[in-house]
Amino acid sequence: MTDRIALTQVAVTTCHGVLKHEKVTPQRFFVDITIECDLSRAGESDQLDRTISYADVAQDAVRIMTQPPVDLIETLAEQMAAAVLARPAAEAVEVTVHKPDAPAGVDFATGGLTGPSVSVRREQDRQVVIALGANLGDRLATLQSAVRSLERTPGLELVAVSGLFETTPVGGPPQPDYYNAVAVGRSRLAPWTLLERLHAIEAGRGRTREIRWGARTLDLDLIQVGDPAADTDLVLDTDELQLPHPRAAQRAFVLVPWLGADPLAVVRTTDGAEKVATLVAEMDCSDIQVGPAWSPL
Ligand SMILES: Nc1ncnc2c1ncn2[C@@H]1O[C@H](COP(=O)(O)OP(=O)(O)OP(=O)(O)O)[C@@H](O)[C@H]1O
Ligand SMILES: Nc1nc2c(c(=O)[nH]1)N=C(CO)CN2
Repeated sequence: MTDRIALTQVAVTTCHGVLKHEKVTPQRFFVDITIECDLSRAGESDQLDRTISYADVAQDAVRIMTQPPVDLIETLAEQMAAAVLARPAAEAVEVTVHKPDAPAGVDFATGGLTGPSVSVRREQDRQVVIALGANLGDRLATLQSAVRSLERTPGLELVAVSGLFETTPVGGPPQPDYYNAVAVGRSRLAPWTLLERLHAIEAGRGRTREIRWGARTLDLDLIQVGDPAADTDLVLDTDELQLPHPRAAQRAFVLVPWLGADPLAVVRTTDGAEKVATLVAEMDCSDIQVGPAWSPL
């Protein structure tokens, strides 16, 4: 991603350092933060919630810089990088902490920002869970080519894909049975960017939307982004994207394949984080049959 938001030389006078006197004597620090994220949606819509507010990032930086003294500027840089990557839109971040007046037993040139600094670059790396479904056309061929398209998506790496399951349609008008599967991967992409990629793959397989829960050549749903077991999953509620997928935890056609792809999977429900294995053990799975063998990866 080449779009960037940059904050240059956020100035904070505070106490950090290995030496005893640095912990009680304030000195100057300067912080540079460069965030890689897709700015096209913000540029097109002029809406702040489509980007990352530089003011929020600057406030986070000052809060972290003014915490009780730590020894290392590396610690501060790492914490600021983590705070940026906790924001859904951030794909990667570079943080530099300058300590121009550091006591190093030497003189640094005057003028400009001289003296020691550390820089760290960290990339977003969230777990993503994608549900696949098809009940029109050549279901197996469509799902196979959809997995290939997911594999070729820059910024998304598939880790496991479940077996195929043949499932009875849930909701909607009478329609043919589905093949369902679930792919588990890792991604640096913002969730909205991922959803756009899924919609593009669906469109490429002739997906149309006329009737709610109607038959479809291909359905790709974003089930979860991040890990509820570590409380790092994204919880979003907008018209275009809700996370976790609001109906996933009640759907055997999602949970059974998901468990196949990741036996330790955890899903966020209204009652908190739950093991998918526990939910599957408690639900009626009689409409879910093992489908034909495939090796999608
Ligand atoms: N987590 C999500 N994954 C996929 N689409 C979502 C999600 N949250 C919201 N949406 C929105 O839902 C809209 C309808 O999606 P879609 O046509 O795939 O629904 P569906 O698969 O028929 O039903 P369901 O949402 O119950 O699975 C999409 O245009 C999309 O913007
Ligand atoms: N068996 C089955 N039923 C469904 C499915 C699906 O993928 N499989 N998808 C739906 C909307 O996403 C609605 N109902």
